Amino acid sequence: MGNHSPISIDWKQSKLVNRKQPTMHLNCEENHNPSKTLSRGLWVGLTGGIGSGKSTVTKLLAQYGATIADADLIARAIVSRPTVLTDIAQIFGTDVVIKTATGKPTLNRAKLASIVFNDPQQLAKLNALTHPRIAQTALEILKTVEPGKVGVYDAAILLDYGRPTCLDIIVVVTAPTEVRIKRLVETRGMELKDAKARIANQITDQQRAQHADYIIDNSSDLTALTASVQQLWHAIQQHPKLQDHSQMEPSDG
Ligand SMILES: CC(C)(COP(=O)(O)OP(=O)(O)OC[C@H]1O[C@@H](n2cnc3c(N)ncnc32)[C@H](O)[C@@H]1O)[C@@H](O)C(=O)NCCC(=O)NCCS
Ligand SMILES: Nc1ncnc2c1ncn2[C@@H]1O[C@H](COP(=O)(O)OP(=O)(O)OP(=O)(O)O)[C@@H](O)[C@H]1O
Repeated sequence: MGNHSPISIDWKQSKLVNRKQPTMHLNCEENHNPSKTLSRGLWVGLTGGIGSGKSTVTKLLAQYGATIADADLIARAIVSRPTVLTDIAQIFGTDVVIKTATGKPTLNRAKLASIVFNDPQQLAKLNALTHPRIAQTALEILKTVEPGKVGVYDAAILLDYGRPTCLDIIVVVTAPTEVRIKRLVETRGMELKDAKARIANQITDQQRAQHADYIIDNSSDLTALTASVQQLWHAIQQHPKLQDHSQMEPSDG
């Protein structure tokens, strides 16, 4: 795990901001009012490409007592809303919405994935529909975190359109592309071409690292990852917002 000083970005030069996209950003008014940011918990953004190990890290951080806002889970809830399903059917065709055995409309996720991850314009349309809603829900969850406690926003594409202003710390989980693909194919049963298509629609580890306060190298095994997360947790405790507060160690099991 490396500890990186914040890097100043020349936004005018950055390719990231030139990618006009709806925002996953948690842009907070209270950031302009320092007394308000002190009266909330410590907000950590956790990101990394698909298959890098974010969910695994998130589970470990939850054991230390962090509150988790998981963008994938939030997105699942959003696309199950009837109004959003109606919008999705209108944009991508009625065959992306199917009926369950009980007759309830539901998203054909594989069908929609095959459309959006093979056509950036279609992906942009899905992002426009989902991302502002994901950001809103994530913010609501983070706002429940008490002062002295840690909230983690886990999102694969957290940094793809620039660094969110709201977050106190950015953690990037990395692993070589071939390792990520192997894990996705072998442990998650993803097809090789689908894993590659998703990676092609995300920024690179190098681009993510530009915004990172901490980098977790997850190229080794789960024992090494667990040790890195322990180090990360202790490093996070040094943040000024937490210095006056004690944090619970993870419970056994
Ligand atoms: C397209 C959908 C239906 C595919 O569902 P599926 O069950 O196959 O994948 P799942 O949602 O579990 O996502 C798995 C991973 O795919 C990658 N991914 C998902 N959405 C995106 C996206 N818009 N851009 C780039 N990568 C993405 C992420 O690494 C994510 O962790 C679904 O991913 C979706 O609704 N995406 C839009 C909402 C979104 O942006 N979610 C990700 C927030 S980080
Ligand atoms: N160090 C590791 N060694 C072996 N397998 C691992 C390791 N880290 C994670 N995995 C496995 O690799 C797969 C991908 O990990 P994980 O689900 O945590 O990735 P992710 O970054 O959350 O992916 P996504 O972007 O899809 O949410 C999982 O099956 C996980 O159990």
